[in-house]
Amino acid sequence: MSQSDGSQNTYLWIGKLVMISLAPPFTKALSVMHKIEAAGFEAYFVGGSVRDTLLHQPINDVDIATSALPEEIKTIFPKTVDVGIEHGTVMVLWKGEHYEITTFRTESTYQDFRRPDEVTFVRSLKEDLKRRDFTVNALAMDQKGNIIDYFDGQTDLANKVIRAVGSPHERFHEDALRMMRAVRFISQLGFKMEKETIAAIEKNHALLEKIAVERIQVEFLKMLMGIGRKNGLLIFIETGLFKYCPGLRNHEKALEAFAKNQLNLSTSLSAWTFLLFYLEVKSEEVEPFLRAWKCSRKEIQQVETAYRALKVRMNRSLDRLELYQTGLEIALEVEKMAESFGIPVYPLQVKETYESLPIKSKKALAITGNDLISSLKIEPSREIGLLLEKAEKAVLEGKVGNETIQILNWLKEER
Ligand SMILES: Nc1ccn([C@@H]2O[C@H](COP(=O)(O)OP(=O)(O)OP(=O)(O)O)[C@@H](O)[C@H]2O)c(=O)n1
Ligand SMILES: [Mg+2]
Repeated sequence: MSQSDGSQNTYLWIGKLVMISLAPPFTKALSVMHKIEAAGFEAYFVGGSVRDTLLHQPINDVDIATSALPEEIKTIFPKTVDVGIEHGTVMVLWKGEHYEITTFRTESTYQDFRRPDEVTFVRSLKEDLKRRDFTVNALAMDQKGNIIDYFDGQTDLANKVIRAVGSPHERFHEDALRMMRAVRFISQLGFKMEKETIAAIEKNHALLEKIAVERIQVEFLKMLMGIGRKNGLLIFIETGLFKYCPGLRNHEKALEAFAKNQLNLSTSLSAWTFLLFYLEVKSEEVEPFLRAWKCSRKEIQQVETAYRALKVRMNRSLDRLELYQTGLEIALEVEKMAESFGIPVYPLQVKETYESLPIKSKKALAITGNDLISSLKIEPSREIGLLLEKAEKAVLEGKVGNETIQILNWLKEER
């Protein structure tokens, strides 16, 4: 009997038959699956959605793997987009939803540890699952909810173990990012890592250098924000992966301290801010540090603001001007961060104080540079900016009301 002919017997042959009820993201995708099967091909749910369903965790998107070639998928569905056709992925637009459908494939040779030189499409599900990263990610589910498990992924799920499929060394050589994914899953799922998988990371950690920082960042943040952060970070340190991440190489001790403290890291903003705090990054080094991690300008600004505020908040509450400069959203986030250090926090008071501020942004100030030029007869110069700042501060401190005439008179007296 073939292992890939999609018949019920295939599953019985493996000896694993588990029935579960399908969640809405799956049931919605069923008609896509039916259509592929009606055309004579196999189709399965694969990857994270199957893993998370078995863990009773919510799922977002479903990935579908099929024995049909990309060109065949395109003849089955009227609307498709070639999102990654060279890797076998076609996006199908169907009944108002979109689905990524990937042809079963093996990846034969890898020269650069990042992506296959050559993708070989195969007709066998088992061949496809064999080249996936971890046993818990190498599960497939058919449209009836039967689980297909060739690599004992369900046992590892039950024992909470991350284990590479087959040879970890080979899996990490195929894609070195998988080493980061391993520590990310440890943290995200609260799992342990199997010994040989750890040993292979220790041996191959330097391959991470070949991977784009953007991709590493995604896994790194998920690791920092997971429920098993301590364990994930400790393995990230012990295996030496940290040395190949921007700005972390000489900070083993600080990272350990960061791992061991119970912190409330629910957002990427708090993750970055705590990291900077533990590494004791100097204010002027924050920007280059985050730039090396490929954070966006906006993110960098927000983290700089939060970091500045947290350093103040460790000693005292923010004053009105600092609260204004920080903004309510970040100030409340900083309260949560401070709470992680056992500092008494007052989020309601922060909210009330913020709401009582006469202005919330520069735009709300009742004078502009042009007012200064026309009323105070000042030439356009640096002085304008300085006067506006002075006025802004005075309004916030209640020294003057936020009214054009009042501010102008006050500035005239002050000059
Ligand atoms: N470097 C990688 C990335 C992905 N995969 C396989 O592709 C699936 C889907 O990948 P992805 O969506 O990146 O990860 P998920 O496991 O689905 O995790 P998440 O819930 O974060 O999406 C994985 O489960 C795994 O089978 C892999 O083998 N190697
Ligand atoms: Mg996924």
